[in-house]
Amino acid sequence: MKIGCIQLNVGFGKVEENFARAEEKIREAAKQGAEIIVLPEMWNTGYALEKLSELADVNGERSKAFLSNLAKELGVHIVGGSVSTKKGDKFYNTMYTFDNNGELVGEYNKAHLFRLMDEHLYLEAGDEMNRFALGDIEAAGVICYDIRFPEWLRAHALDGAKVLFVPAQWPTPRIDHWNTLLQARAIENQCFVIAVNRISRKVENFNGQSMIIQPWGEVLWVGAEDEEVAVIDVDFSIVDEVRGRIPVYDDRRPALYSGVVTEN
Ligand SMILES: NC(=O)CCC(=O)C(=O)O
Repeated sequence: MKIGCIQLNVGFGKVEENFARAEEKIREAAKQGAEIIVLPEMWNTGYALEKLSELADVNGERSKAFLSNLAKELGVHIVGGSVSTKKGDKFYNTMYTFDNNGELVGEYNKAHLFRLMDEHLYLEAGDEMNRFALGDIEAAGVICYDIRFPEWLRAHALDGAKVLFVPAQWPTPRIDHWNTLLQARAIENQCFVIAVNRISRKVENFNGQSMIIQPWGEVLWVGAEDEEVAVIDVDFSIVDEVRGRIPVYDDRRPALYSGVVTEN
């Protein structure tokens, strides 16, 4: 299966520019043969949180129509990164996923809000999981900071996900955490992790390094430190073989773990 990862250079608050750029890159990935295309986090507005009342996509209508139409026209699955949305009087960081018929298969509001980037001051957290299938591929999607919560990704893996998609805006100063956490999530859940970070060349400090990690922990691909459309071949069938090699799911002892979890 060919995965198209789009390391987009997201313009701060530049919605029109971002839509045009995303469309150009999605078309480019499809032209290169991508069957699943993945975008980064908050690609419509960037982190222009103070301007959300002006810029956020009301009920995600524009983003949904955009992603659905392209998925259908190009015959590709699109894991639509995430976009800032307004639902009722609240704002969210929302991930939409469309299959290659243009059908919405996943809608997810980021569950863990990242205080260092002020998300908690502007956004509402979601509390639903994000499990979906793309054809016969059992998958799930979480967003950026969510990867610091292993129990959240484990919940999706226990629910059957074999591929975890992670759109992100992960800044350069913590890129070592990004590398390590993504690899850990792949190894512990024995699943593919496909993580797409944004890029920026100006004030904001994002250097890409998107990653595809295999269920045994091998890094299959790392993105360049520049805007990039990369199409990478992956073999999802190895998940079952890896899970058979070390039967972590059979060896889990959930009865032990519930006793050690403490509330703060
Ligand atoms: N956009 C995000 O959620 C950033 C998360 C991050 O940078 C981290 O260190 O965690």
